[in-house]
Order: sequence, then structure tokens, then C-alpha cells
Amino acid sequence: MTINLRPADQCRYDLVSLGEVMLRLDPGEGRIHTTRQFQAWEGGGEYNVARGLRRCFGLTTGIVTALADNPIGRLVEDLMLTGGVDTQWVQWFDYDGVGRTVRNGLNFTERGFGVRGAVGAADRGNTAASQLKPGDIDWDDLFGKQGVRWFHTGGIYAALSETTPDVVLEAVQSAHRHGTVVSYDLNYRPSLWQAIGGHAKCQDVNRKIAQHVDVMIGNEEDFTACLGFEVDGVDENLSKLDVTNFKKMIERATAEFPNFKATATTLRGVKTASINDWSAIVWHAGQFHQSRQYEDLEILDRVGGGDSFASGLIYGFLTTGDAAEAVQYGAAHGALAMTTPGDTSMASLKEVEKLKSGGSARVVR
Ligand SMILES: Nc1ncnc2c1ncn2[C@@H]1O[C@H](COP(=O)(O)OP(=O)(O)OP(=O)(O)O)[C@@H](O)[C@H]1O
Ligand SMILES: O=C(O)C[C@@H](O)[C@H](O)C(=O)CO
Repeated sequence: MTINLRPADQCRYDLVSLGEVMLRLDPGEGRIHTTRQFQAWEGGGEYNVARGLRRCFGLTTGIVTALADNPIGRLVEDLMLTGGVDTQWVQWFDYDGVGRTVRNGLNFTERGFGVRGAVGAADRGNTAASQLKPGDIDWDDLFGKQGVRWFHTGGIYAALSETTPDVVLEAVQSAHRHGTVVSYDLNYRPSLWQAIGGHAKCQDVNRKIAQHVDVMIGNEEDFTACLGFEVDGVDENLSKLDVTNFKKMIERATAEFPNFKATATTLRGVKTASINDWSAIVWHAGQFHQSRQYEDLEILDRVGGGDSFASGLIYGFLTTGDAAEAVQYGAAHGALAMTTPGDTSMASLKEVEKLKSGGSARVVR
């Protein structure tokens, strides 16, 4: 099965994402518990994909989310406007359904270095985005009247509350009614699932949504925890990656979910918090394609590396239709995104193309 895209001239957007956007508070080279200063960025697993496609790859993208209408929400909006993602579909809330004030998510994340791993401490209870429920968004207007070529969402948004899985289901069904391709990044976050029913709930929700997904994305931990597909031979430190075992896992996943038209996973060989082996593999139309391998990749800020892989992969599918190219765009964009601070990438299309074709880090002047 191949990926059939709607013609660009019938669509206002190349891609729209559904997800929560938080204020990322970054202590730079320091640590959260000792810093006196934070740099502010915006970020969210699903949003980062829309931003990467807009800012690095120059496509037209939008975000469906909700924010609390206070100065923090307006700062997140300001950052999204800088990122070029259309904010027309953002819902602004003051109160939730039972009259409580809703909030905006705050995501404190420190980067990690060497033997010290990255640390994330999100403060995101009762946020506006988690309060969205079926019926709040006019999906048929978005996918039907406006037109969207590709819709992206994921397992962070699905884990936010009792209502968000149904919002995802409503969205993906409408997307398919209008011929929009659906991708989903499993992005397993155990602390979120813990709050709404734990492991069983996580698999129940993700397996239901998976039946409506065309392009499934995740790492081996995501595929195991969210869908129940184990990858044999993965050790706890992710230091030994045997691509044969990844292929077997993907084969099992695509046999059980024949609706998957492409399945992609990043391959991480974690050496320290700031040095990884990095590559990716995609299955499409009965064939596997593996990206260039980045050995001993030096990392400044790993958060969003997987999302930037996803945006590069989607760019490749949207513009070339070729899975072998798509996985190269994904791996190169993910690699570059992890060299700069913040959840999203600062890379240019030229840089991605140079890297994916084997380019070096020689000075450009
Ligand atoms: N358990 C881990 N320990 C250390 N580094 C990790 C771990 N998991 C992922 N990383 C590093 O984070 C980067 C992104 O990894 P991956 O593609 O798995 O996406 P992810 O964890 O879903 O990322 P994100 O959701 O932040 O985009 C890679 O450099 C990877 O090696
Ligand atoms: O939890 C989220 O919504 C995402 C952020 O923590 C961060 O942007 C990230 O993990 C990216 O995948």
C-alpha cells in the first residue's frame, strides 16, 4: 500500500498537528534546581513537527490546541507566531467544564551532559489542551473546506486526560473522510499514562487509535509500551542495536495493523547523554529503508530529536513520495535538531540536504 496524498492546490495546509504546546523553561547549561534564570521556548511533541515543517522545510502548517487566555498563553502564542505555525485553530479557554480555571503547561527541562542524563519536570495538570473534548473542533471544516494534506498527532496528546483519546479518534476519522494522510508518534510518557489508568489504558487507547493510522512512528520503547511489540535483544542502556530485531518488530506491527502504510523507528545507541549513535529505519510498500548512520553524534539538547526525525520523514514523503529519501531527511533533521537548544530545530533545508548526502561539519563562510 502506498501513501496517497491530496493535491497541494486543493489544500490550505500541507500539515496540521493536534497536541499540547507548553512553555519550555530551559536552565541552559545549568540545572533546574539551582538556576536563577530560564530561557523560554515553546514545545510539544506533536507541535514540534508542525514547526519543523514550517521553519526548516518551508511548508504551510497549523496547530490545533487550546491555551488558557493569560499572559503565559499569550507568550506561547507569540513563540508559535515566530515559528510560523498558523494559530487560527487555537481555542482560548478561561474555565473548564466545571468552572475551574484552566492552566497552560510548563515544561522545565535540563539538557544533560556526559554521564548526567537529561531531566524533565512538567507542570501540566488541568491544562487547557487537556480539556478539549469531542465536538470542540469543527474537523470537517478543517479537513473538508480548508483542506489538509497530512495530519499529525501522537501519544502525548492522547495521554493528557480522559477526553483527549476521543478527540484524537474524532480527528483521525474526519481526516480519513477527507483523504488526509494520518501520522502518529507514539511518544510514550509513563508519567502521563500513570495519571489516567497506567499501562493497560495506554495500550488500550493506543491500539484503538493505531487502527486509523497510516504512518506509525516511534522508538522501540514506544512500540513495546504502547502497542505491545517487543524488540528482542535491546539492553537497558540501548547500547546494542540489532537492526534485524527492529525489522522483525516492524513486521509484526504491520501484520497486526495492515492499515499502516509506513512504519518508522529511530535507532539510538545511547553512549552518554551527549553522545549517541543515531539512525532510523522505515518500512514502506513491502520494503525497508535505513538512513545514513551517524556514529558518535554529539548532542547539545536531545529533546525533540524524535519529533524532528518525524518532520523530516514527513517532508520526504510529501515532496518526493520516496521512503528511502524520507528516512534520510528524517535522520538528518533529527541529528541537526539535537545540536541546538530548544525542543524544535534551527536547521535550514540546505543544511539537512547537505548532511543527508554525507556532508561534513566543515566551516561555512
Ligand atoms: N533512554 C534514553 N536515554 C538517553 N538518551 C535517550 C534515551 N531515549 C532517547 N534518547 C536520545 O534522545 C534523542 C531522541 O530519541 P528518540 O528518537 O527516541 O525520540 P524521543 O525520545 O521520542 O524524543 P522526543 O520525543 O524528545 O523528540 C536521541 O538522541 C536518543 O538517543
Ligand atoms: O510532553 C510534551 O508535550 C513534549 C515535550 O516534553 C517535548 O517537546 C518533547 O518531549 C518532545 O517530544
